[in-house]
Amino acid sequence: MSTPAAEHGPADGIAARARGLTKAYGSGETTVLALDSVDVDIARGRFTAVMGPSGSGKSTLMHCLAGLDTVSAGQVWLGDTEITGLKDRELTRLRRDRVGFMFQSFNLIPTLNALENITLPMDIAGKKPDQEWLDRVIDTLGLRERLKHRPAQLSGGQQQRVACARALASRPELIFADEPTGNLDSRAGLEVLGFLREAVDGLGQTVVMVTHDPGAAAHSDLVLFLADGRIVDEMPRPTAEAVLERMKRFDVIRAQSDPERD
Ligand SMILES: Nc1ncnc2c1ncn2[C@@H]1O[C@H](COP(=O)(O)OP(=O)(O)OP(=O)(O)O)[C@@H](O)[C@H]1O
Repeated sequence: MSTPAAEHGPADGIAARARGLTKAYGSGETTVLALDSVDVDIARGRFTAVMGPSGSGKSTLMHCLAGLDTVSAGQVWLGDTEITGLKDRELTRLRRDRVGFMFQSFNLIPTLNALENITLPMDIAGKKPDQEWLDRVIDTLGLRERLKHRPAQLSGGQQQRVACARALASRPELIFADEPTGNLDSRAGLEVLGFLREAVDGLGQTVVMVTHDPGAAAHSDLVLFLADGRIVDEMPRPTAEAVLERMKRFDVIRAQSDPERD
């Protein structure tokens, strides 16, 4: 006999799952359907990239999967916890304990040094870091010599590495990265992508990354393509060239549906 969790919840190896995930903004005539009944499984221990034209719903999908935003309809699970329907307080705790975030702006606290920034979320939660894990993260990211530096004393790439370490420090079940290379030059961007890759391959973490950059997506195991709030395609073992070709097809469809557009 199958349990309700087995029927509806995620199977082993699934870090997050959505079924019929729908998100509408606004109401009446001004309603925007940002996500239109999305079904998705995020594989545990893999690096998943989310791509699609501007406005296709990438950030909304990430926010709904991470419990940062409410859904209009459908269900979302993190591991085997259904997060849709959780109260704000429970969601906050779940995010704090089980999810790591990396944003385009690093969101580091200028008055704290690198180590203090890395452990801040755990300090706030009153949790002691697992020192062995923290050491591994710091060494993997090459931050050992920079721990006493404040953000202003670090390069953009180093700051993003600190943000990456902060996301990894509590060994979250899932890391969400929203354009983590968006503000970096290509060399620093490549470095951060290498570290995210290493977080998956070397440390067994699960990463979901929203990006506009086919080169960045090529570091992932699987690219999900969104268009008009739906997952319309996916590409395992992507290359930058193949992703670029796929993205061009969106531009062609757009140009055909809106010939006036530049
Ligand atoms: N808070 C909001 N209020 C109203 N509409 C919103 C809001 N957030 C997003 N939208 C709309 O929802 C749709 C999806 O937005 P979303 O930010 O998820 O797209 P995206 O693919 O991440 O875009 P981009 O690549 O430009 O960042 C867009 O049409 C957007 O205008």
